[in-house]
Amino acid sequence: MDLAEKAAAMSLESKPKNVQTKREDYIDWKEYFMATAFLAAKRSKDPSSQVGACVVNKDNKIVGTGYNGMPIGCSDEEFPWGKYTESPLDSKYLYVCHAEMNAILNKNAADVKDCTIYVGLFPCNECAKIIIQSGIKEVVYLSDKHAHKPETIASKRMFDAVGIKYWQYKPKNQRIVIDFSDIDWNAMSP
Ligand SMILES: Nc1ccn([C@H]2C[C@H](O)[C@@H](COP(=O)(O)O)O2)c(=O)n1
Ligand SMILES: [Zn+2]
Repeated sequence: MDLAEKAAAMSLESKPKNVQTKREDYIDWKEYFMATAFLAAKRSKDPSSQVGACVVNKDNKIVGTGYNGMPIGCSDEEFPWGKYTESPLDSKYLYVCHAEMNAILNKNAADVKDCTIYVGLFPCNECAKIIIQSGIKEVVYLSDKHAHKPETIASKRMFDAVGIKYWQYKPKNQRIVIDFSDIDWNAMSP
């Protein structure tokens, strides 16, 4: 063993044993915020589309979440959830509050200026107006399945006019599993 090899061996010996390194399969911020939007969507009573939204400030703090649902006080049992009805008064569309609107109104901060909104579906024109008026500066969406509809085209026209950045989130993982037994398997037993 030459001098350099001896020095290297000694430095290895002096290192503490059993040092753990950080886990590498944690979710990143964007995954966390989009997943939070999707978790909020699980609260929706809409039988056909469950949409969630999550508003995040510049410090990566969540300042509001929301999902599509009936206005407070308008019973989920009494108001309609249908889509194709003879009278528009009998379908959900005239009543339901969109996820984006709820996330913004549910804010737990003074305002949502310069925030980013994560949302499952590209915002409609009505939500686009609320997003603009609230001072949100960025929209991250997962699906743009209504891209051809006038509502979506109008939203993009408004976002472009005011310089709101919007981009599609491409998930790294199709699924993020929440397993309550992760922290303690025993806590699951009766
Ligand atoms: N960006 C969006 C788009 C739609 N929603 C809500 C509004 C309705 O509850 C539902 C759409 O119903 P569908 O026509 O797919 O049966 O999603 C929203 O909250 N945010
Ligand atoms: Zn909307």
